[in-house]
Amino acid sequence: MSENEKVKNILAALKSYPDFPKQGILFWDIFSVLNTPSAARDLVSLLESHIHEKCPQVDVFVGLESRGFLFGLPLSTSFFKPFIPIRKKGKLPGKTKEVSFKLEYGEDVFEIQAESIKPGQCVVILDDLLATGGSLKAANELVSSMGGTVGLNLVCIELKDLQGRNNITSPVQSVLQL
Ligand SMILES: O=P(O)(O)OC[C@H]1O[C@H](OP(=O)(O)OP(=O)(O)O)[C@H](O)[C@@H]1O
Ligand SMILES: Nc1ncnc2[nH]cnc12
Repeated sequence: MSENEKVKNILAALKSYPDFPKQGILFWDIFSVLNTPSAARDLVSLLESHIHEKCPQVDVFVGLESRGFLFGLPLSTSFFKPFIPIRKKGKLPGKTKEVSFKLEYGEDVFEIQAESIKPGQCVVILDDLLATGGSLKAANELVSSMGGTVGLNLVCIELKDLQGRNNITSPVQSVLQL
Protein backbone atom coordinates (compact mmCIF):
# COMPACT_ATOMS: atom_id res chain seq x y z
CA MET A 1 0.00 0.00 0.00
CA SER A 2 1.42 3.45 -0.93
CA GLU A 3 1.87 6.33 1.54
CA ASN A 4 -0.99 8.16 -0.23
CA GLU A 5 -3.37 5.22 0.20
CA LYS A 6 -2.51 4.97 3.90
CA VAL A 7 -3.12 8.71 4.39
CA LYS A 8 -6.51 8.38 2.64
CA ASN A 9 -7.44 5.44 4.87
CA ILE A 10 -6.53 7.41 8.02
CA LEU A 11 -8.44 10.50 6.85
CA ALA A 12 -11.53 8.39 6.17
CA ALA A 13 -11.58 7.30 9.83
CA LEU A 14 -10.73 10.68 11.41
CA LYS A 15 -13.62 12.59 13.01
CA SER A 16 -13.77 16.21 14.17
CA TYR A 17 -16.06 17.93 16.66
CA PRO A 18 -16.88 21.65 16.53
CA ASP A 19 -16.81 23.72 19.75
CA PHE A 20 -14.97 21.14 21.88
CA PRO A 21 -13.62 21.56 24.53
CA LYS A 22 -14.38 25.28 24.08
CA GLN A 23 -16.45 27.44 21.74
CA GLY A 24 -14.55 28.07 18.50
CA ILE A 25 -12.24 25.03 18.69
CA LEU A 26 -12.56 22.31 16.04
CA PHE A 27 -11.40 19.21 17.91
CA TRP A 28 -9.70 16.41 15.91
CA ASP A 29 -10.33 13.14 17.71
CA ILE A 30 -7.36 10.78 17.25
CA PHE A 31 -9.34 8.02 19.01
CA SER A 32 -11.62 7.81 15.95
CA VAL A 33 -8.53 6.60 14.04
CA LEU A 34 -7.45 4.22 16.80
CA ASN A 35 -10.85 2.50 16.90
CA THR A 36 -10.52 1.68 13.19
CA PRO A 37 -7.89 -1.09 13.08
CA SER A 38 -6.71 -0.62 9.48
CA ALA A 39 -6.39 3.16 9.99
CA ALA A 40 -4.51 2.70 13.28
CA ARG A 41 -2.16 0.20 11.61
CA ASP A 42 -1.51 2.57 8.69
CA LEU A 43 -0.90 5.50 11.05
CA VAL A 44 1.70 3.62 13.11
CA SER A 45 3.30 2.35 9.91
CA LEU A 46 3.66 5.92 8.53
CA LEU A 47 5.07 7.16 11.86
CA GLU A 48 7.67 4.37 11.69
CA SER A 49 8.61 5.29 8.10
CA HIS A 50 9.12 8.94 9.06
CA ILE A 51 11.50 7.94 11.86
CA HIS A 52 13.48 5.61 9.55
CA GLU A 53 13.76 8.46 7.05
CA LYS A 54 14.29 11.49 9.33
CA CYS A 55 15.84 10.21 12.58
CA PRO A 56 17.16 6.62 12.30
CA GLN A 57 19.79 7.41 14.96
CA VAL A 58 17.10 7.83 17.67
CA ASP A 59 18.21 6.86 21.23
CA VAL A 60 15.04 7.68 23.22
CA PHE A 61 11.32 8.19 22.54
CA VAL A 62 9.49 10.86 24.56
CA GLY A 63 5.66 10.87 24.61
CA LEU A 64 3.56 13.84 25.76
CA GLU A 65 0.69 13.14 28.17
CA SER A 66 -1.71 11.82 27.33
CA ARG A 67 -2.32 11.23 23.65
CA GLY A 68 1.39 11.23 22.84
CA PHE A 69 1.72 8.08 24.99
CA LEU A 70 -0.45 6.19 22.49
CA PHE A 71 2.28 6.47 19.85
CA GLY A 72 5.43 6.72 21.98
CA LEU A 73 5.12 3.21 23.37
CA PRO A 74 4.52 1.18 20.16
CA LEU A 75 7.32 3.08 18.40
CA SER A 76 9.78 2.63 21.26
CA THR A 77 9.16 -1.12 21.31
CA SER A 78 9.38 -1.34 17.53
CA PHE A 79 12.78 0.47 17.54
CA PHE A 80 13.79 -1.26 20.82
CA LYS A 81 14.59 2.06 22.55
CA PRO A 82 13.49 3.52 25.91
CA PHE A 83 10.13 5.27 26.29
CA ILE A 84 10.17 8.34 28.56
CA PRO A 85 6.96 10.19 29.53
CA ILE A 86 6.47 13.92 29.85
CA ARG A 87 3.51 14.31 32.19
CA LYS A 88 1.28 17.07 33.53
CA LYS A 89 2.53 18.44 36.88
CA GLY A 90 2.24 16.28 39.99
CA LYS A 91 2.05 12.83 38.34
CA LEU A 92 5.69 11.71 38.19
CA PRO A 93 7.54 10.38 41.27
CA GLY A 94 11.10 11.31 42.24
CA LYS A 95 13.07 14.39 41.23
CA THR A 96 11.58 16.20 38.23
CA LYS A 97 12.14 19.23 35.99
CA GLU A 98 9.16 21.35 34.99
CA VAL A 99 8.10 23.99 32.47
CA SER A 100 4.85 26.00 32.08
CA PHE A 101 3.23 26.41 28.67
CA LYS A 102 0.13 27.52 26.75
CA LEU A 103 -1.77 25.38 24.25
CA GLU A 104 -4.62 26.04 21.80
CA TYR A 105 -7.32 25.87 24.50
CA GLY A 106 -5.59 26.40 27.84
CA GLU A 107 -2.38 26.34 29.83
CA ASP A 108 -0.53 23.70 31.83
CA VAL A 109 2.76 22.54 33.36
CA PHE A 110 4.84 19.63 32.02
CA GLU A 111 7.29 17.55 34.04
CA ILE A 112 9.98 15.01 33.18
CA GLN A 113 11.93 12.77 35.56
CA ALA A 114 15.43 14.09 36.25
CA GLU A 115 18.19 12.17 34.47
CA SER A 116 15.72 10.19 32.34
CA ILE A 117 17.56 11.57 29.30
CA LYS A 118 21.36 11.49 29.19
CA PRO A 119 23.46 14.31 27.71
CA GLY A 120 24.05 13.74 24.00
CA GLN A 121 21.09 11.40 23.47
CA CYS A 122 19.03 11.86 20.31
CA VAL A 123 15.32 12.17 21.15
CA VAL A 124 12.16 11.71 19.08
CA ILE A 125 9.19 13.49 20.68
CA LEU A 126 5.76 12.02 19.87
CA ASP A 127 2.35 13.64 20.09
CA ASP A 128 -1.00 13.20 18.40
CA LEU A 129 -1.43 16.79 17.24
CA LEU A 130 0.44 20.04 16.64
CA ALA A 131 -1.74 23.14 17.06
CA THR A 132 -0.01 26.30 18.41
CA GLY A 133 3.16 24.34 19.18
CA GLY A 134 3.09 25.38 22.85
CA SER A 135 3.22 21.77 24.10
CA LEU A 136 6.05 20.69 21.78
CA LYS A 137 8.04 23.84 22.50
CA ALA A 138 7.81 23.15 26.25
CA ALA A 139 8.84 19.51 25.70
CA ASN A 140 11.82 20.68 23.63
CA GLU A 141 12.88 22.95 26.50
CA LEU A 142 12.80 20.05 28.97
CA VAL A 143 14.80 17.74 26.69
CA SER A 144 17.38 20.45 25.92
CA SER A 145 17.75 21.35 29.61
CA MET A 146 18.88 17.75 30.22
CA GLY A 147 21.47 17.88 27.43
CA GLY A 148 19.42 15.84 24.95
CA THR A 149 19.08 16.76 21.28
CA VAL A 150 15.62 16.67 19.70
CA GLY A 151 16.22 14.88 16.40
CA LEU A 152 12.54 14.91 15.44
CA ASN A 153 9.15 16.15 16.67
CA LEU A 154 6.70 13.68 15.15
CA VAL A 155 2.92 14.21 15.21
CA CYS A 156 -0.02 12.49 13.60
CA ILE A 157 -1.93 15.71 12.79
CA GLU A 158 -0.63 19.22 12.10
CA LEU A 159 -3.09 22.15 12.02
CA LYS A 160 -1.29 24.14 9.32
CA ASP A 161 -3.14 27.46 9.72
CA LEU A 162 -1.94 27.83 13.31
CA GLN A 163 1.70 27.69 12.09
CA GLY A 164 2.78 25.97 15.30
CA ARG A 165 5.94 24.59 13.67
CA ASN A 166 7.28 28.17 13.54
CA ASN A 167 7.57 28.04 17.35
CA ILE A 168 9.84 24.99 17.27
CA THR A 169 13.51 25.17 16.33
CA SER A 170 14.13 21.40 15.94
CA PRO A 171 12.82 19.32 12.97
CA VAL A 172 9.06 18.71 12.75
CA GLN A 173 7.26 16.01 10.76
CA SER A 174 3.53 15.34 10.54
CA VAL A 175 1.56 12.50 8.97
CA LEU A 176 -1.56 14.56 8.16
CA GLN A 177 -1.61 18.27 7.40
CA LEU A 178 -5.10 19.71 7.97
O1 LIG B 1 0.14 22.63 19.89
P1 LIG B 1 -0.64 22.93 21.12
O2 LIG B 1 -1.45 24.19 21.02
O3 LIG B 1 0.24 22.92 22.34
O4 LIG B 1 -1.74 21.78 21.30
C1 LIG B 1 -1.44 20.41 21.14
C2 LIG B 1 -1.61 19.63 22.40
O5 LIG B 1 -2.96 19.70 22.88
C3 LIG B 1 -3.42 18.39 23.18
O6 LIG B 1 -3.09 17.99 24.48
P2 LIG B 1 -3.95 18.21 25.81
O7 LIG B 1 -3.16 19.14 26.69
O8 LIG B 1 -5.34 18.55 25.48
O9 LIG B 1 -3.82 16.82 26.56
P3 LIG B 1 -4.39 15.35 26.36
O10 LIG B 1 -3.53 14.69 25.30
O11 LIG B 1 -4.17 14.75 27.70
O12 LIG B 1 -5.84 15.40 25.94
C4 LIG B 1 -2.69 17.54 22.17
O13 LIG B 1 -2.67 16.17 22.57
C5 LIG B 1 -1.32 18.16 22.16
O14 LIG B 1 -0.50 17.66 23.19
N1 LIG C 1 -7.99 21.35 17.66
C1 LIG C 1 -7.52 20.35 18.41
N2 LIG C 1 -8.00 19.09 18.28
C2 LIG C 1 -7.50 18.07 19.05
N3 LIG C 1 -6.54 18.25 19.96
C3 LIG C 1 -6.03 19.49 20.11
N4 LIG C 1 -5.06 19.98 20.92
C4 LIG C 1 -4.92 21.29 20.67
N5 LIG C 1 -5.78 21.69 19.74
C5 LIG C 1 -6.49 20.59 19.35
